[in-house]
Amino acid sequence: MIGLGLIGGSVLRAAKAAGRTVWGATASKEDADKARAEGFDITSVDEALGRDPEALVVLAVPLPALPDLLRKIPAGTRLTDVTSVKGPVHDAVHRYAKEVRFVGGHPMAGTSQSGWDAGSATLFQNAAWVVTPEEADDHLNDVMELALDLGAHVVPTTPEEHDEAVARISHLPHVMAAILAATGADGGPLAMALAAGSFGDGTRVAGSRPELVRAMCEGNRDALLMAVDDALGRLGAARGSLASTGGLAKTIEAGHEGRNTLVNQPQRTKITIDLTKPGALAALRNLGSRGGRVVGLNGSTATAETS
Ligand SMILES: O=C(O)C(=O)C[C@]1(C(=O)O)C=C[C@@H](O)C=C1
Repeated sequence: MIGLGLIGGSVLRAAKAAGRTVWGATASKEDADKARAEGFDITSVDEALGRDPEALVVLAVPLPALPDLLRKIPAGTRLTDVTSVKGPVHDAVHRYAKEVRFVGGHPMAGTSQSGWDAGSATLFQNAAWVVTPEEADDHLNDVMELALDLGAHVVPTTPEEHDEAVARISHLPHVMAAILAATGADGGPLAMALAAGSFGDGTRVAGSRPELVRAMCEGNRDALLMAVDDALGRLGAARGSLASTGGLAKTIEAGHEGRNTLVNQPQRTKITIDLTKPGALAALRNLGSRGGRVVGLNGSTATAETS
């Protein structure tokens, strides 16, 4: 495990709790000391990377730190990551660490806290864990098994589809939360004294560490621009109808429908996917694109739920 912040620290704790042999490294001396004090085996980055050529290496560092780290990864290493954007990570791996075996990963879990202290062994329970495989092979199976062991279900897709989806459901919400929090705070002390559930829920993630949110959103610039344009169109339409007719029916009803789509997810049907078959990669990506997920792995047979 390289990087012991909220996500890295949670992967390390959860993997240990699942009975795996784990060790970690971090550039933060403070996080390293805390992890050691809790009994974890923490080494330098070079030692962690060199200890076992067969180990699955998980990178949990912010996007801007990846190029320098990738240059150090030995050829043949079995690698995954937990970064919240996938296209730029795949590009960086192809550029700086051509000889590694890589499956991109992204657990859809977090809190507005950061650092080792914020991590938890249960963070990934029932979470979606995206994988962006380029082949269906034993390395993909190992990465999926890690996610399943940690309590998550696996959503396979492509880097492009992942980045477009998370721009809408993660990165845009962070931008909106920032705008909402700043707009509310500009209302002055009375507005802050009256702020209740809607303001609190809508601005929760604005409490996250700004540099981490910036790295996440700016790392997905192109897809986020499209999502921002979509939201601006809706905000413009809401403003227009409020100004001209005083009504907000379309905006509110579309929002209500969107929320219902999240809450009332369709019934899922169980299927199996033989991961040794030639079309396995396409079958997995197709599953994820349609909102399905892998929920179990037995040898090279994946149990999946389609929606
Ligand atoms: O719950 C939160 O606090 C989060 O911000 C988690 C959240 C998100 O839902 O946007 C943020 C980034 C991660 O990459 C995945 C999930």
